[in-house]
Amino acid sequence: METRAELRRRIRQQRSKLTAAQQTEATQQLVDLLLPELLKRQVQHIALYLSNDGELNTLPLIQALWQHNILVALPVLHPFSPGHLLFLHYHPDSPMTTNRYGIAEPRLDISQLVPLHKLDLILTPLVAFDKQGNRLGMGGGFYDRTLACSNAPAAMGIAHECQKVSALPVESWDIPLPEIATPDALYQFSTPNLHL
Ligand SMILES: Nc1nc2c(c(=O)[nH]1)N(C=O)[C@@H](CNc1ccc(C(=O)N[C@@H](CCC(=O)O)C(=O)O)cc1)CN2
Ligand SMILES: Nc1ncnc2c1ncn2[C@@H]1O[C@H](COP(=O)(O)OP(=O)(O)OP(=O)(O)O)[C@@H](O)[C@H]1O
Repeated sequence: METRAELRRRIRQQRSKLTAAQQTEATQQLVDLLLPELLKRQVQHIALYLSNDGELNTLPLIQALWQHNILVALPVLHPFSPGHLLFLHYHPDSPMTTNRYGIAEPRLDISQLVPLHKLDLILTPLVAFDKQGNRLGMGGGFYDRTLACSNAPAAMGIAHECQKVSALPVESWDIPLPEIATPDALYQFSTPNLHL
């Protein structure tokens, strides 16, 4: 069985081989699939992320959400609580900075903070997922810590089809995702996310 580190390396490498044309098509398909679903659910406040490292491009989805007056929040690395995220309101004029992983994030401004309980849904990045909704991320534990909070909203992963594997090694702190959207499908898993 591959270790988590080996799986991360293999899937990230596979994802990085997608061509620009494949990335563009996947991005458009994701918007076509996910936007109507989010509108149907009447989400008003949603956490997304800015793509990095070959992740499916989320910008067109963000722009479509803005057009529907849906509030978008982005993760910001917590300034003094390692491993934790804050979510800040993101709008077209948000002052941005680059975090220590080279990912753009809104400049810390507490007036822009969106507390977890105000979010209707958190769309999460991931490196790999399996047929039960288990999620393997970049290894910082950021989203596991966020989703472990008692007031965390529902979560949905976003991934390319090439990030799907049959089974992931799972650790005690891993929080499975009830849903994962790819350009091809909205997977729904029966695994209850009970926060026990
Ligand atoms: N687009 C995006 N934003 C995100 C995440 C993500 O997975 N994707 N995160 C999800 O949690 C958080 C950032 N977590 C990350 C954890 C590790 C690395 C990373 O690149 N690690 C490098 C080496 C790190 C370094 O240079 O210090 C590596 O593994 O190669 C990146 C992001 C918050 N924002
Ligand atoms: N709820 C939690 N409380 C405390 N530590 C946690 C929690 N969740 C994860 N961790 C710690 O975070 C570290 C990284 O976890 P893991 O490898 O599962 O991250 P990941 O899901 O791949 O990353 P990310 O969520 O940032 O994409 C582990 O060492 C784990 O002990």
